[in-house]
Amino acid sequence: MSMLEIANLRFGYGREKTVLEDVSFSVRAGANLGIVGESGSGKTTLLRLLLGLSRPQGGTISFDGETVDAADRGFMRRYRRKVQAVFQDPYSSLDPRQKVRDIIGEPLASLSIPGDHRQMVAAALDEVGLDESAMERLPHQFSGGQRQRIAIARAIVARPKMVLADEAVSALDLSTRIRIVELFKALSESLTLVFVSHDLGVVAALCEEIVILEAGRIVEQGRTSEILRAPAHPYTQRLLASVPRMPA
Ligand SMILES: Nc1ncnc2c1ncn2[C@@H]1O[C@H](COP(=O)(O)OP(=O)(O)OP(=O)(O)O)[C@@H](O)[C@H]1O
Repeated sequence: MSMLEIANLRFGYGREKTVLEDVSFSVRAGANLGIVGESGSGKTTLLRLLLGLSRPQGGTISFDGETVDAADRGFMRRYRRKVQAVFQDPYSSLDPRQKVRDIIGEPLASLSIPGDHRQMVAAALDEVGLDESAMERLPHQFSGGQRQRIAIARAIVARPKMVLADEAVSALDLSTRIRIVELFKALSESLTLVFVSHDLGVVAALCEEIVILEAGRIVEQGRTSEILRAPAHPYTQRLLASVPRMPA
């Protein structure tokens, strides 16, 4: 069954500029779906719509059979509990004045989730490979990769059904990137992952299904293995040719 259904989505900034046109795809519960496209193809815009941060000008987004409606506060509250996000920049996405314990615990507090928050934060830290002692420290005391682990811990602490990641490894150096991709892979065993990136190599390593976005339109979608074996669209062929070496 599809967890997320996107049908005929249209969005533009102002009248002139259409950024997404007739975008349709679905994400099965438990799947990893990658959305790949070059800079400016509309990936971040699409993710903002999926998060309910902007409203589509046409088409629909539904999650577990309910329409995602940014104006419906009751729905958005329930939705935030089920869907969390990780963004690109591990430096600006964490409040520098807050201790890691409060950063990771924020969704628990703002969603009034019952239970022992400290224990839940400790469990999330453990899952992302950080020591419990990280709790009392500030973000600047961590490396870029560790900060992204903190951002991931914040995304999973409230046990969402789905995590949306926007270029979540793009700012990291190669070896750190590989380790964070491995972390996403391990976590995706127990949740649905939508992973947005310009990097087809990273997405191919992580996602069994891919949507290829060119200038706001889907040019190809399907199983990653099949698309890599026989890319049908010239844009996909170009993206594939630009991947230096595909991961095994
Ligand atoms: N707030 C905005 N106002 C006007 N145009 C915008 C705005 N945000 C994005 N755009 C335009 O919409 C198009 C899609 O941008 P978007 O950020 O969604 O693409 P992207 O694929 O995520 O690219 P990148 O990886 O470079 O962020 C671009 O042409 C961009 O210039």
